[in-house]
Amino acid sequence: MPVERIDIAHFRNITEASLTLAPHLTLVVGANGQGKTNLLEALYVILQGRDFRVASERDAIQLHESVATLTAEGRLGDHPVKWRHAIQRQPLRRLHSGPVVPVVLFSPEDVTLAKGSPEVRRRFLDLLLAPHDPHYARSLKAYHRVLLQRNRALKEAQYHGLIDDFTPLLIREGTYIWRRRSEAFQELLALAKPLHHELAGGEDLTASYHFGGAAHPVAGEETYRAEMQRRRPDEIVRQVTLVGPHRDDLEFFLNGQPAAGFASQGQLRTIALSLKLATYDWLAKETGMTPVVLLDDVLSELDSARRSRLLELVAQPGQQTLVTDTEARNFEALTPLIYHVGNGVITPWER
Ligand SMILES: Nc1ncnc2c1ncn2[C@@H]1O[C@H](COP(=O)(O)OP(=O)(O)OP(=O)(O)O)[C@@H](O)[C@H]1O
Repeated sequence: MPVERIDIAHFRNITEASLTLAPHLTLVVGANGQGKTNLLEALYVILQGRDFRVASERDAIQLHESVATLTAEGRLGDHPVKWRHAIQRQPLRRLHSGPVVPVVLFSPEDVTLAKGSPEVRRRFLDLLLAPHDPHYARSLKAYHRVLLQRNRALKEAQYHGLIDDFTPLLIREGTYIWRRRSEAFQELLALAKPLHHELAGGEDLTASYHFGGAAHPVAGEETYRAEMQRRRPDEIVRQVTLVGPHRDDLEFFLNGQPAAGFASQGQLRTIALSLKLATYDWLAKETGMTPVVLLDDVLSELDSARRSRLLELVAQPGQQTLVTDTEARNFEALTPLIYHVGNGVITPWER
């Protein structure tokens, strides 16, 4: 079991908390807006070394405070482990130590995966890949830095001479990002398809990966470069880089029909659930570790077939899971360890 204990100080609305986590299932109950997701986020940050929720890490520091700290202790295999994560407001700094442990998070926002903005889908893949592939994390950072510089050069005529100086580096990093994303996505899809078939009563889930801004299929560096050259005149007019992974997108189809256009909320939720379940298997294989599962308020949104699929996953031996819910009844029988969150204060729940 990875995490045995977590200590939180000035993270979001949690001023101070020290809690023991169960080896299997820990339940966190509380009304809306009390800090359940904040606790789950703290655990995510400890295990992944980064946040899934914030535009700026500063947002996670408690209002009027200058530093947020998270520490945790636990065990990976036979080895005791410690984590520490600190975020400082001014100047913004983040310090992290401790091993990266795979996490699968199920949250109500997952419904936006198949229909929301393309950024949501790119982020889904980035959050899957970056924590476990340092090369990917570095490429992503380098890519966005070069992209910013190239876009600046496109905006100001006096720097137009520099545009093509940035292109080779952009293509090099971009190729790695695209390769990893598209391979991982094909593997995920192969895992998600049968899950979706089962959960959705035989419906067929397919998907395509679109290379950002390309009119022709991109198969590697050569075709990527050719697409960039083709859009080059447009870039001068539009003053922005038009081709590359910063514009990648995924498109989902149910029985051949584009899901974004016609799928119901329930169908969109099933696509997301199948993908997230697939992520669990993919991460387990990729990292050789059992992912920690975080279920944020999702049970009430699922019907009984989908709910039991999720509970099956949670019931696996050695599976550490943290669940949030507005009431205890869904999980009460499954765990002796229940916390209550009220206005950021976490206390043992009185049965
Ligand atoms: N940096 C911060 N400092 C202080 N409070 C914050 C900070 N960020 C968020 N909050 C507060 O945290 C609360 C939201 O907590 P959280 O998202 O964990 O709710 P929740 O219990 O999961 O609710 P729901 O069931 O509605 O999802 C809000 O009251 C918000 O104002």
